[in-house]
Amino acid sequence: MAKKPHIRSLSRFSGSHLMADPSLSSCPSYGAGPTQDAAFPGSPPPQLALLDMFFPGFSMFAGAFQRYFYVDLNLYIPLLLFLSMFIVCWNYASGYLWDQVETHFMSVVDIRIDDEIYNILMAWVATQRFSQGARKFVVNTSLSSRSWYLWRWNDDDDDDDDEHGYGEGSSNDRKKKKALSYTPSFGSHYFWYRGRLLLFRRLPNREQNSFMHVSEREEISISCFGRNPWILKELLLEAREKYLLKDEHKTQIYRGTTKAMSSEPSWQRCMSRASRPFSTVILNEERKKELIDDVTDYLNPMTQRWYANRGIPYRRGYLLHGPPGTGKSSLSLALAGFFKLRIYIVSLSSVNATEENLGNLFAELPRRCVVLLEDIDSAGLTHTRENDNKNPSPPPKEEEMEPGQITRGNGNTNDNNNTPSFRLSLSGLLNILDGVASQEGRILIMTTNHPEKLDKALIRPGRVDMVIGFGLADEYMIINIFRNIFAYLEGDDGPEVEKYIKLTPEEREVAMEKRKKERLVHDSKIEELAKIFASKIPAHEFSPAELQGHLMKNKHNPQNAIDTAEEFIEKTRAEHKEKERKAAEEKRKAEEKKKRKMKIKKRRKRRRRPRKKRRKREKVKAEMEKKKAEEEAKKSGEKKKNEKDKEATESNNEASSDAKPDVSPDPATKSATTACEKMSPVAPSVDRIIVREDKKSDDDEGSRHDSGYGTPLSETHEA
Ligand SMILES: Nc1ncnc2c1ncn2[C@@H]1O[C@H](COP(=O)(O)OP(=O)(O)OP(=O)(O)O)[C@@H](O)[C@H]1O
Repeated sequence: MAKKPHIRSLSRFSGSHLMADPSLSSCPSYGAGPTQDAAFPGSPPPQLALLDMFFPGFSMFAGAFQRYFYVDLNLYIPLLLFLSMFIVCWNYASGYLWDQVETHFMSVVDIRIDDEIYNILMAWVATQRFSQGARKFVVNTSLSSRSWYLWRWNDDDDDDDDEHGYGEGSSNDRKKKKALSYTPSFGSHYFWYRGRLLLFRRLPNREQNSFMHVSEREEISISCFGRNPWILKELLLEAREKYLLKDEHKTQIYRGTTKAMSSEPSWQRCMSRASRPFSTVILNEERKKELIDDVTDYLNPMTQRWYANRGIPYRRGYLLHGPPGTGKSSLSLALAGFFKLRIYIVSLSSVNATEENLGNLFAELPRRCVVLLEDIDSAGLTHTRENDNKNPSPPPKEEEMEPGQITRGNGNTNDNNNTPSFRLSLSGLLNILDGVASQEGRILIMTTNHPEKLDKALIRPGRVDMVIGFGLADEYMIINIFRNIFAYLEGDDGPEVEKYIKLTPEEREVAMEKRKKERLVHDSKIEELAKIFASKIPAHEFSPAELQGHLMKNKHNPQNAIDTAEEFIEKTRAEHKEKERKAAEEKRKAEEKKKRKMKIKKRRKRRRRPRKKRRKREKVKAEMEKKKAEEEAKKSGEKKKNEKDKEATESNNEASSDAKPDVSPDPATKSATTACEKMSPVAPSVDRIIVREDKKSDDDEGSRHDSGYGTPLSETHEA
C-alpha cells in the first residue's frame, strides 16, 4: 500500500517521450513537481542534467532516494549548492582575512626548532594550563629539540628526573621512571597570558626536508593581537628565566659542533652538570684562595673600567699544568660553577680545530664565560713561533708525530701555496686568543701535562696571568681525598629527610639530633682512618684520580679501603711499570723507525753517489777527448797552413835569390841585409813567418832558443 504513489508516478513517465538515456527512464521525478521543464516535458530538470554530468548516476540516486524516503532531492539542490559555495568562499575569505589580520593587527614570534629556544619555550609550554588541558596533544619524555645536534647532547641530561624526584636508583630505573610531558599537538591553541589572549600555533613543516626526522618537521609560533610584541618578549624572557633557574646549581657545558647542512661550527650545550663544590677540589688552600680572589677581582664591573681606562685588553688567562688525573679539569669546572659561568670546551686535538673554525667559535663566545683549552701540548703547538715563521715547514707526517699528539698541528698556514687550512699554527692560535678581533671578558684556562714543551709566546704574561701546578698526591691530598669520599657532606641524605617528615615534630627533632651526633662520631672516625690510610700510601707516587678510583671501589667500607691499600699499591705500581714499559717500547719503536728511515735515506744517497761520480768522470773524460780532438784538428790545420806558408816562402826565396844573386855570406853584411829587409814592406812577412816557425820548433823540441829574433838567418834558411 505504501508503494502506491511510487507506482503511480512511474506509470506517468513511462512513455516514449522520455530522454534518450535509458537510465533516466527509471527516474521517477521527471515531469513531476516544480522541477519539470514545461517546454520539454520529457527532459530532466536542468540542474539534474548538470549534476549528472559531474556525478554520473546522481539522477538515479535522487530517484531512489525519493522512492524510499519520499524526499525530493531536487528541491534541496540549490540549497546544497549555496552551502558548498558558502563554505568554499568562507575558507578562502577566512584564510585571506586571517592573513590580513595577522599581517596588520598581530605580532608573531616564530620559534626555530634547531635552536635552544625551542627547548626553553617547550619547557615553559609544558607547564601551562592550556597545554595540560589540550584534547589533542603530544607526549614526550624529553622536551628537547629533535634536531640531531641539539638532541644528541641531551641524551644524558637528567634535568627532568631530578625535578620530579626520580633522581635515585640505578640509571635503568631512572630511565623507566622518566616523567611524561604534554604539549599541544598540531593546530592553533588560544591561551591567556597576563590578561592578554595569545595564540600558540604548532604546524607541520611546509618544507618537509627529506633529511629531517618526522618529529623535526614542525613550525611553532606564538602570536598576540596588537602591533606591539612586548608581551611575546616578556613571555620568552620568563620562559628563559625559568629554564635557567632549573640550571642554577648546574654548570652548563658547551662544545663546538658543526650544524647539519652547514660548514660553520657553533657552540651547542652538551650537558648541564651539578656544579662541583670548590671544596671538593684538593689543592693548596692558599693557591685556591689566590685563584678565587683573582677571578673575583677580574669579574668585578669596576675592573673592566680599569682595564678600559688603561687600554689593557680585558682578558684573563690561567695555565694549569701537571700529570694526568691531578685535578686540572676538575678545577676548571669548579671555577665555572662557583662563578655561575658557562664553560666552553675546545679540544685542540680535534680534527675540526682549524684556524678558521676556531676563530669562528671564539667570535661567537658570550662576553662572560670560561673557555677551556684542554691539553694544548697534544695539539702539536710545541715548537716555537720563531720556527713557525722562519721555517714554514710542512706538517709532520703521521709517523713523525709524537706519542699522544693527535693532530699534525702546527703545519704551515702562512705559506702562499694554498695548503688546506686544516692546520692550526701557533701564531694562528695566538691571534685567535688575543688578536685584534678576539672577544673580551672571558676567562681562558689552558691545561697541559707538559708545560716545558709550550712555546714561551703562548704562556707569556697577558696570555697567562697565573700558573697553577698540580702534583701527585702528598699526605695532605691523600687525607683530603679519603675525607671527601667517606665523610658526611651536605645533602648526602636527601631521602632520609623524607623519613623524618612522617614523624611528629618532637620525634623528628630527637631523630635529627641523634643523626647529627652519629655523623659527628662517623666523621671523627673517618678522620682517624684517613690518617691511617695516608700513612700506608707513599707520597708523590699516585695521582689523586688513582686514589679516588681505589676508594670508590670501597665507598661503603672505609676500613676495607685501608686493608686493601697494599694490594692497590702493588697493582698500581705494576700498572705504572707496564705503562712505562709500553711508553718505552713505543719510543723505542718510534726511534727504530726513525733510524730505519734514516738508514734507507743514507743508503739511497750512497747508491746515488757512485752513479753521480761515474757520470762526472765520464763527463770529464768526454770533455778531455773533445779538447784533444779539437787540438789535433787545430794542429793539423796549422800544419797544413805551415806547409802552405813554407811553400809560399820557398817560392818567395827563390824569387828573391833570383833578384839578388850576389848575397855576401859575411855576417856583417848579413845583419845589414836583415836590417834592410826589416825596413822593406815585403821582408817582414817572410821574417815573421820564419820567426813563428822557429818558435814552433822551440816548443816542440824544448827551449832551445830564447827568442826567434835572435835566431841566425843561416839557421832560418836551413829550416
Ligand atoms: N686535586 C684533586 N682534587 C679532587 N679530585 C681530584 C683531584 N685530582 C683528580 N681528582 C679526581 O680525579 C678525576 C680526574 O681528574 P681531572 O680530570 O680533573 O684530572 P686532569 O688533571 O684534568 O687529568 P688530564 O690531564 O688527564 O685531563 C676526577 O674525577 C677528579 O675528581
